[in-house]
Amino acid sequence: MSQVPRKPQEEEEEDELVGLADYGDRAESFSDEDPETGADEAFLDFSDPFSTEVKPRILLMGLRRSGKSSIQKVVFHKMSPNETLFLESTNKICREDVSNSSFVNFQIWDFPGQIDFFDPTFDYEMIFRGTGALIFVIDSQDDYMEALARLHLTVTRAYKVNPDINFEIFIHKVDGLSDDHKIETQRDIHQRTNDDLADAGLEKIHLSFYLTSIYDHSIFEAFSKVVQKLIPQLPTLENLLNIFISNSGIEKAFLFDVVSKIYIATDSTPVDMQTYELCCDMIDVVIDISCIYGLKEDGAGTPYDKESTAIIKLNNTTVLYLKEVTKFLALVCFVREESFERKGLIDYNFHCFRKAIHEVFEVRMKVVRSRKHQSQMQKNKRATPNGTPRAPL
Ligand SMILES: Nc1nc2c(ncn2[C@@H]2O[C@H](COP(=O)(O)OP(=O)(O)OP(=O)(O)O)[C@@H](O)[C@H]2O)c(=O)[nH]1
Repeated sequence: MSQVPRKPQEEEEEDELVGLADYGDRAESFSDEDPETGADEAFLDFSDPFSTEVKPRILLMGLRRSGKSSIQKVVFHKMSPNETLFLESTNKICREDVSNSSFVNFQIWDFPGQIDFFDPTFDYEMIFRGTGALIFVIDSQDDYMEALARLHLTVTRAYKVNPDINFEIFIHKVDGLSDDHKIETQRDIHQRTNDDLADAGLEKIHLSFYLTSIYDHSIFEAFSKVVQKLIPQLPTLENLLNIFISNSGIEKAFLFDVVSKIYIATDSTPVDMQTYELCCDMIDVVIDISCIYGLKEDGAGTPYDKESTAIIKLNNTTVLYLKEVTKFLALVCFVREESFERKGLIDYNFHCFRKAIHEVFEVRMKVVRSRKHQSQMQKNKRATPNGTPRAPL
């Protein structure tokens, strides 16, 4: 079987991305920055028009104790849901850079529930301007009237500043509700929020609703959908997956970000929750086994690398097949046993698919680099020889 040749670009790519070596809780909190603006110019240059495109910002907002920090910890820090019971209330904006894969490359801002977001000293315009998605978390086990009022205020203000924000409403903690109650709650919240927007003449604002809980995979699924909307290459990735599965006799394929278990793309066949859960479990098994038996005696190496691959045969004539795509992405496929007999074909098609994904990534990196270069040139032009900015003409 032919191997994909290792291109010099791949080495560059590995230099630029954050390593997986620190597999557990490795995200940084930027809570020691200016709590009023959250600005950290060295980290994210708001005067650079391309910086937000490179790192779209996701805001996590909602009332106190609605579950914002828990969501962030469970999805991005592998915290077990029960441990979130001991989380302390957030009293500063916590900013986290999630750049664990080339495609999932964004920031999450966790807002403390008690901050008066509409305090005149609070520069919300600056914050909304660079935001890709605003996740508003509503505690479904509590009386949600106050949350809905706050949601309306937040959405209308944010929309005025930046009409391109995706508004994502997490109806959260639904593990405590019966199936009927879940549907009724979603219908009621949907109706009330849209009525409020219509009363304000803002019916054109689109809100997306998700039923979520940290106690099952619903929070990962919802986050996957939020993130996918922020990936400009999504249609290309979906196309590649469609071509790959139809030529290989595969039932379903997901492209996963291994660390967060967010799927960044899938083919166009419908996603069912059980399939997604099985894929997540498979990633956990592979990484756990690899951590225990795959690392060197001195702990050197990473639990996920170019050689990472796994085949799990289920008792329902289905095979789960996992393969490494990039340092941070894995392909997980569902294949019928009879189709898996043509594994050579699947592997050959996989090599072509993997190569195409690397090319997509390469194009993106070139665009990002040339834009950074351009904006740097513009800044240099504007600066006087001793480095101070020129006065406006
Ligand atoms: N049943 C249930 N409880 C949850 C869920 N998510 C979070 N919780 C609980 O909700 C409580 C509050 O969670 P936090 O994450 O601290 O809430 P927060 O919105 O960050 O709160 P502030 O920092 O005060 O703004 C914790 O006890 C969590 O264990 C969920 O999906 N289901």
